[in-house]
Amino acid sequence: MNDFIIAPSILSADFARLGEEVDNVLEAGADIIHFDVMDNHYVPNLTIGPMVCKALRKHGVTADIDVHLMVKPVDRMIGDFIEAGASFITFHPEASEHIDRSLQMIRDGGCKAGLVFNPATPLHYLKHVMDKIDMVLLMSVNPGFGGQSFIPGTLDKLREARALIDASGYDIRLEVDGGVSEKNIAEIARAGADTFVAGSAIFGKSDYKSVIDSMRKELASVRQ
Ligand SMILES: O=C(CO)[C@H](O)[C@H](O)COP(=O)(O)O
Repeated sequence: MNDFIIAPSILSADFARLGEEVDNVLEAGADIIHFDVMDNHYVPNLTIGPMVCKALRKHGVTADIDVHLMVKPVDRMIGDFIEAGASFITFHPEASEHIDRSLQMIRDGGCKAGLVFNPATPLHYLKHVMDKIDMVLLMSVNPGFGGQSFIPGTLDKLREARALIDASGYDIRLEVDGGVSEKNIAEIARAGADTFVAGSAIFGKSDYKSVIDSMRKELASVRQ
C-alpha cells in the first residue's frame, strides 16, 4: 500500500452503476474505497448499508473497504459490516455509549478500527484508546453530504492529531474527509494527513485517472 492513501468516497458515485464505478476508480489508481453509511438520525441523510458492501465483495472488489459509520447507535451495525467484508470500520465517539467496547468488537471481528471526529468534536476521546485504534478520521465538513467546502480550521486539528499519533508510537493512519481536492491535498498532507477521502472531486469529473494522478503529483511534492 502507498504511504499516502487515496480513498474515493462512493457517496458521489453513480449508485445505479456502483460496481462499475468502484471498478473504474480502482482501475484509475485509487487505493481503497470509502463507504459512507448514514442513518437519517445521527446525520440528516440516508445512504447505504451492509448489503451493499457485501454486494461489492460479491462483484469482485478486493480492495480495502473503509466503512464510515454515521449511525447511532453504533454497535448493532458493527457485526453486519464485519460479515459484509468491511476492512476498516470507523465511528463517531459521541454516537457510541461504550467506545472501548465498540472498538473491541471491530478488532475482534478482524477489521481495523477507528474514531471519527466532527469539526467541533474534541480529540480528547483518543486519550484512553490509542492502543485500540488503527485510524483517526477528521471530518473537514459537517457530516451528511458530499460537495461541501473544506473547513480551514481542520488544518490545526490535523497537526494536533498528528502530534498525538506520533507521540503514541502506535501505527495509526490519519484520514481526512470533506472538501478534499487536487487544489488543497498538498496543504492537508503537510498538516499531517496520510489518507485522503475525496468524493465530488473525483466522481464529479469524467476522467478519474487524471484527478487521482494529479492528487498523487501534489502529494509527491510534499514528500520531497
Ligand atoms: O462523509 C462524507 C460526508 O459526510 C463524505 O465522505 C465527504 O463529504 C466526501 O465528499 P466530498 O469529497 O464531496 O466533500
